[in-house]
Amino acid sequence: LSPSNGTASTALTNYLDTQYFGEIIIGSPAQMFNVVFDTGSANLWVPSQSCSPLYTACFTHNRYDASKSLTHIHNGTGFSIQYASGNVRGFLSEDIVGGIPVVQVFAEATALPAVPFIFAKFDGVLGMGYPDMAIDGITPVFDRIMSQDVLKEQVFSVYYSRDPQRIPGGQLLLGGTESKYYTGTFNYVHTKGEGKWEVTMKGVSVGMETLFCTEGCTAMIDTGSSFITGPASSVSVLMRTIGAVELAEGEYTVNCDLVMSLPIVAFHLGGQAYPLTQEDYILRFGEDICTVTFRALDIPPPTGPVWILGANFIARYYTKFDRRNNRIGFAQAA
Ligand SMILES: CC(C)(C)OC(=O)N[C@@H]1CNC[C@H](C(=O)N(Cc2cccc(Cl)c2Cl)C2CC2)C1
Repeated sequence: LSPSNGTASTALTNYLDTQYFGEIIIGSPAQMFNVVFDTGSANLWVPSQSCSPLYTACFTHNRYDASKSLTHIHNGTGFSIQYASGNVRGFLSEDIVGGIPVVQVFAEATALPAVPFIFAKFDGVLGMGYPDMAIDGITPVFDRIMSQDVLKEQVFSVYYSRDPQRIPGGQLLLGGTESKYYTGTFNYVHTKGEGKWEVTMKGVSVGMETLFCTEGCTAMIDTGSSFITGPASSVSVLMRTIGAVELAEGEYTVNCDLVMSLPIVAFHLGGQAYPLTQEDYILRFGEDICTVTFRALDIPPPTGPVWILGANFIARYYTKFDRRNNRIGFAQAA
């Protein structure tokens, strides 16, 4: 994360097209962590050395050891982040983060729910959301970097590869866009102006018909989510339309032989349609398991109802998050 010509690039690892994460360092001497750069949240947290090893998810991940960092500053304020599946609890600390000498307030997690974090190949989360979303009113990492005036543009761009074998599995670029990761031009959509990476979506179409969100709805562009989620009422109809069957709670599969005949599903944002083909929304696990990467998820008000466009959308559309103009740009990913 050290800017050179006004931009700073971080290579990302692609784990099974469902987890994209990059390395950051915290403290002196450097302690390395793999983090998801998550536009759906705005805090930085990593597992703590003082997390009891009884928490399997702590035991199996890198842990920050304050006692080993010369630049550690004690804070101790409580911290808790409520995920859908459980909350991460801990306390705040301060230390140098990334190659940039930026002192950052972050959370050391001392309680990490096994579900979902035992499935995580990454250690923690670096929120790339707006300050309004930050728990405990902590200034997010990207805001601290912007206030240093080292970036050419007050934007960051995200490339997620669609092939787990491809190196790098993705890229986070602070300060600009990487021309080799997209083709054509950017189409922009303004954020809803509530301090979130959210836009107004104008419809969701299957084949030629706009079936959902016909009166307009909200879509969150979330680099930290693996899939695309929508209100259960809409997703269940969408699944029936494409002939998918519900396997587990909110999870759907299709017969792999039918994949080629599946319709295009398009998301209408800012007057532009963003189609996904079956290649973009089917994950093949082995020969005969084809899971659909749309999930039913009802998020209660005031946050919801909301569609979440996650990694498999971003893998198809190179995304530029523009804080200067409060807009999101999409281009065809290379
Ligand atoms: C309201 C607030 C708490 C800020 O909401 C959020 O933080 N909302 C976050 C929005 N982005 C996705 C985050 C999430 O679901 N995970 C878990 C996860 C995702 C994919 C794969 C795995 Cl293995 C895991 Cl563990 C964090 C890792 C990013 C929640």
